[in-house]
This record gives sequence, structure tokens and C-alpha cells, in this order.
Amino acid sequence: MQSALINGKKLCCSMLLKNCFRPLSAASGKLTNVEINDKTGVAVLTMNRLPVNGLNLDLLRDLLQSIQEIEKNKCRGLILTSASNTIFSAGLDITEMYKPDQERLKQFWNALQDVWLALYGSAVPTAAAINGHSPAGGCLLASSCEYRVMLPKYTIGLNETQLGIVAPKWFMSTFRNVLPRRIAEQALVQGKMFTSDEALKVGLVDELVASKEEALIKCEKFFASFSKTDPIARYLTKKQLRYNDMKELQDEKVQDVENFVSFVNQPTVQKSLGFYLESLKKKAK
Ligand SMILES: CCCC/C=C/CC(=O)SCCNC(=O)CCNC(=O)[C@H](O)C(C)(C)COP(=O)(O)OP(=O)(O)OC[C@H]1O[C@@H](n2cnc3c(N)ncnc32)[C@H](O)[C@@H]1OP(=O)(O)O
Repeated sequence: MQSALINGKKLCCSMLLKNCFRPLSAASGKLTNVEINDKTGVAVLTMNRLPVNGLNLDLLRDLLQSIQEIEKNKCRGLILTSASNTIFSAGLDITEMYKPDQERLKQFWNALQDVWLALYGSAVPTAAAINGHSPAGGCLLASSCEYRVMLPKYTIGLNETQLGIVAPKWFMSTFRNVLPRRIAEQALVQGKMFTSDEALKVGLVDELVASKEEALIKCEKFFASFSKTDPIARYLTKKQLRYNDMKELQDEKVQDVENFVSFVNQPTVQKSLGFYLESLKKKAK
């Protein structure tokens, strides 16, 4: 564990981190928590819908509110992480899509679109401290950030085809923004879940570290690498690079919700989701 000497006392990083963090109460919903490091101005946004941070409508709404508050507070960076010790996020909460209430289903997809637009297009630099498994929607959130630090022995990937569903275009663009095209294509069609080591090798994550504390420090170091960069020029550059991906969804937002609703309601898709949910529950017994 890394440590530092302060006033003659040896303090470990967790103590250092705890000492200078204050909660951003306006941004802390029931299912997310935001703390700002007063020294660095970096916000840590923690998903806290245990056990698996399944992205349901409520968590998505909290996430959006938190991201917006972090932007409003002009934080120097946003680190996305999880309150769980083993799961970053299990991706979309399948119960939102299985035998759904139709109105809620639309709101759910709309909320996911808004979270993606806010995170992928954030003016604040973003990084993910991936402290657990990160399938599908979890991988989408992590890949929307500009930098990823992961702990060993977990898995990450867009596994949609394994569930009998198809990842929307904007999930794929996010993946392709991080991975070489051929690797992204192979992984997407296979629904491949990468181990932490594999993810590092292909560039899906930038660094592997042994603990969440180290992951947070690495993310802070990534933000510090912009200390000599003009923040507006930095943001405009990022915006240009991500413009086409975002514009594509912005232009087709309503159609995208309709496509999703119609896809999810197909009997074969409902059957696949039902089987998948059942398999998860059997595994838990
Ligand atoms: C249709 C158009 C596009 C749609 C795009 C979809 C993108 C998505 O995100 S789909 C969701 C994909 N997610 C997954 O495939 C992950 C499934 N979960 C797992 O692999 C594992 O649960 C885990 C590795 C995340 C965690 O494993 P662990 O052993 O720690 O916990 P479990 O015992 O498996 O799970 C605990 C509990 O949580 C329920 N659960 C897990 N994941 C989901 C989920 N995604 N949605 C709803 N519920 C989930 C699981 O059934 C257990 O519930 P019970 O305790 O009630 O049995």
C-alpha cells in the first residue's frame, strides 16, 4: 500500500483520501454517492445499488443527476466506481426489460441514453475505477470514460449476443472509441467477456492495480496529466472526437427508444431474457 508522511506521521492512502473528501450532497441520491476531494477538486461518483449495481431506472436517474452536479461544480475530474467489493456494475437491470411496464420501459431507455450522453460527452475529465465485474451496461459506462483502471481477476465486456440481444449502435461506437476496430468487432459478435489481464492487453483498460485505493490514485494521476493543458481546448478536442457518435444518437433519440421497445417486446427476446434471468437466479441458489 502506498503511504505518505504528513506532520511526521505515516498515513496510508486510504487515510489521505478519507481526510480530504467532502460529500457533494446535491449530487448524492439514494443510489449514488458523490464525494469531492477538496485538495484536487476531483469527484468520486460511487454507484451504490447493491448487490450488483443493476442499472434500473432509479439508479440511472441518480447517475444523471450526479454527473450534472459534478459538471455544475466544475470539478477537475470525475471518477466512476462502485460501493461493491466485487461488482462494478452488472449492466442493465434485466427485470426492467423482462415483462416490462411499457411506459416505464421507455423512460428506462431514455434515462440510459441521457446518462450515456452526459458521461461520454462530459466537459469534466472522466475515469473509471473498475473494482469488480463489469458486463454489458457496466462496460458501457466504463468505456464512456476517458481512462480505465481495473482490479485483477474480474471480467469486462459487451456480452449482449450471449443473452440473445443486440447492443445498440451507440454501445458499439463507445467500444470502438477504445478498441481497434477488428478486436471490437470480434468481441462484439462473440459477446466476449475479457479477463482483467486480457482487457489490459487489448487496451480495453489502461492499467491494472491491486486495490480500489490505488485505482483512485491512478485516476487522479490521469487527471493531473492535464495540469498543463488548457481545460477549454481539452474539452473542445474531446467533443470534436466524440461528436459523430453523440450526434448519431441525439438525431435518432426517439427512434432509438422505439427500436428498443419494439425489440424488447419481441416474444423471442422476452424468452431469452426470461431464460437468462432464471439462469442467474439458479446460479445464486
Ligand atoms: C435489448 C437492446 C439492448 C439491451 C442492452 C443490454 C445491456 C445490458 O446491460 S444487459 C445486462 C447484462 N448483464 C449481465 O449479463 C450480467 C449478469 N450478471 C452476472 O453475470 C453476475 O450476476 C455478476 C457477475 C454481475 C455478479 O455475480 P455474483 O455471483 O456476485 O452475483 P449473482 O448471484 O449472480 O447475482 C446476485 C443477484 O443479482 C441478480 N442479477 C445479477 N445481474 C443482474 C442483472 N443484470 N439484472 C437483474 N438482476 C441481476 C441475480 O439474479 C441475483 O439475484 P437473486 O439474489 O434475486 O437471485
